Amino acid sequence: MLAMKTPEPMPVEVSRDAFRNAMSVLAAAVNVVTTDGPAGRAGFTATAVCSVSDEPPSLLVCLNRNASVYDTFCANGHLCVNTLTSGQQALSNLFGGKSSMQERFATAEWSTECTGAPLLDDALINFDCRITNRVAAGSHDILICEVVAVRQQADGEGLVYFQRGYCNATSRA
Ligand SMILES: NC(=O)C1=CN([C@@H]2O[C@H](COP(=O)(O)OP(=O)(O)OC[C@H]3O[C@@H](n4cnc5c(N)ncnc54)[C@H](O)[C@@H]3O)[C@@H](O)[C@H]2O)C=CC1
Ligand SMILES: Cc1cc2nc3c(=O)[nH]c(=O)nc-3n(C[C@H](O)[C@H](O)[C@H](O)COP(=O)(O)O)c2cc1C
Repeated sequence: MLAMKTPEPMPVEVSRDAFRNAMSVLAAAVNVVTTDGPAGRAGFTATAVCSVSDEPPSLLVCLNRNASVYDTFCANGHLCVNTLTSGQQALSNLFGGKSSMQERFATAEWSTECTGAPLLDDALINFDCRITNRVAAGSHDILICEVVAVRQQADGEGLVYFQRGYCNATSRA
């Protein structure tokens, strides 16, 4: 009779650094996510954005609960995902840094559509959204967002974050 071999124990923990190093090679589009309303205007840079469903059209944004903008997004209840072009690295650094909201918004042109969230002029695309659900997951909240308007303006190269730096996404020839 064959003896059953005891399986090797599975590794139980991946360190924060190991996880971040691994995540650094998942290339991602760069977005500036904005809101405005009774709680005020706010925005931050986000790569943790992805499509959820097309009926209803919806996407998700992962927002750190310790971010300075967290309360403002929750209170306003709507947001715009502004996907950046290759020429907008400086804006990504500004909205991903520690500057005031006034400084973040001062260097670009904005308009509004349905929700009142600021749409970045010259973005690759703008998704104007209502936040329909919030799910806590570790340090972040997953914001489930129904897309109520889409505005496509620029026909340029996309901005991609990869290995802790920026590269350009060009259209196929
Ligand atoms: N999802 C997030 O909250 C992200 C936060 N960041 C923040 O931007 C700064 C610079 O980031 P990097 O230059 O890429 O170097 P890094 O070593 O801090 O991050 C490498 C990768 O790990 C992931 N990551 C980083 N922080 C995370 C977090 N708190 N929760 C979940 N995933 C996270 C992202 O995919 C990131 O590209 C850091 O302060 C980082 O926390 C950057 C990317 C995503
Ligand atoms: C390239 C890049 C991507 C980021 N992606 C996210 C993200 O998906 N979710 C998030 O909560 N923070 C993300 N951040 C961090 C926020 O942009 C950052 O916490 C915020 O703008 C500055 O923090 P503060 O407003 O709390 O001072 C990212 C930062 C960078 C530079």
